[in-house]
Amino acid sequence: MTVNSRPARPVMLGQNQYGKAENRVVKITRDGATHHIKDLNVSVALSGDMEEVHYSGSNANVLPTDTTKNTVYAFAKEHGIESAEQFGIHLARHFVTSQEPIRTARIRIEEYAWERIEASDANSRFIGADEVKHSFVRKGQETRLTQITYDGERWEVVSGLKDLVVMNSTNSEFWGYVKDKYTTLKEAYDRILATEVSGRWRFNWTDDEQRMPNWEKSYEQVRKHMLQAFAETYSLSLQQTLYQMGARIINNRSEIDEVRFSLPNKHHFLVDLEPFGLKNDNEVYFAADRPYGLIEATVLRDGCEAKIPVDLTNL
Ligand SMILES: O=c1[nH]c(=O)c2[nH]c(=O)[nH]c2[nH]1
Repeated sequence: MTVNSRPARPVMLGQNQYGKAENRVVKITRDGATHHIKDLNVSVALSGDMEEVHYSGSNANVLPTDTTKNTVYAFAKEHGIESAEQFGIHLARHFVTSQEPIRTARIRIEEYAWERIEASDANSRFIGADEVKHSFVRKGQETRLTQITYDGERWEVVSGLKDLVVMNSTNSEFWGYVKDKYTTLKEAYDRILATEVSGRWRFNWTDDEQRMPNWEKSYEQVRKHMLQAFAETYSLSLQQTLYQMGARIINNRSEIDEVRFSLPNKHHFLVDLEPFGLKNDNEVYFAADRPYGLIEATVLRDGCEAKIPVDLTNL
């Protein structure tokens, strides 16, 4: 087989990366009869000296994507999965430090949470616990996310979540907005505020020498502050609520410098019941799935630079 030479015409290779995407890895840790589950979807993207494989087909610098998949599974055994962030850091460090041509590793991880199934009263007496130690139900709420990027010197860890649906059934208004000849929206003084939170937060941990955050605790705390801000803000707009959610995180979590949210306004429209001779006293709503207002913003610690991409679907 002939190996193609670099094209004579000035056609240049641009950004490139490769690796195995969506490696589903489930790790069971057995602590006697009590089992623990980590359920991840890990995507590896490597970049570096990869011109030749594109120009001539020489694979001399290419660690196969199949090997990157195997590494994910082997690392689950060798290092365990303490947190998605910790696992991603191990992988990124390994690829960059073990392969000379690989300069940057980006590891993206989705984590699916499981919770223990409650034991029946009879079984609970028998096993001496309220929960079955090896039986789980998938938590139907959010998917936890992280992205680790390492270039051999500096780390960037951006974590977050998606698909977390929340609702306030009161304490939300929307009025005083611009009205032009196309405006039909009625001002609302007591409306439902609902959204499906997609959020990302960037840690200020950037190098090995600095103390690493406790990733599991950080996630739980960020989630708690974010939800409390959503619940406790008397909202005059979803924009105001978003800012409060971000500010609450920045003010309470010193390990985080930047937060970005993408919040679809899940509109709930009061149904006109008058044709049926009924009064709708803010009780019956039509939950519209589209179109939806889409409110997106970054909240930053003062003096910090925004680095999370504007479009969260790109992260
Ligand atoms: O919280 C809101 N922000 C808006 O910008 C907006 N626009 C709109 O029609 N409804 C809403 N609600």
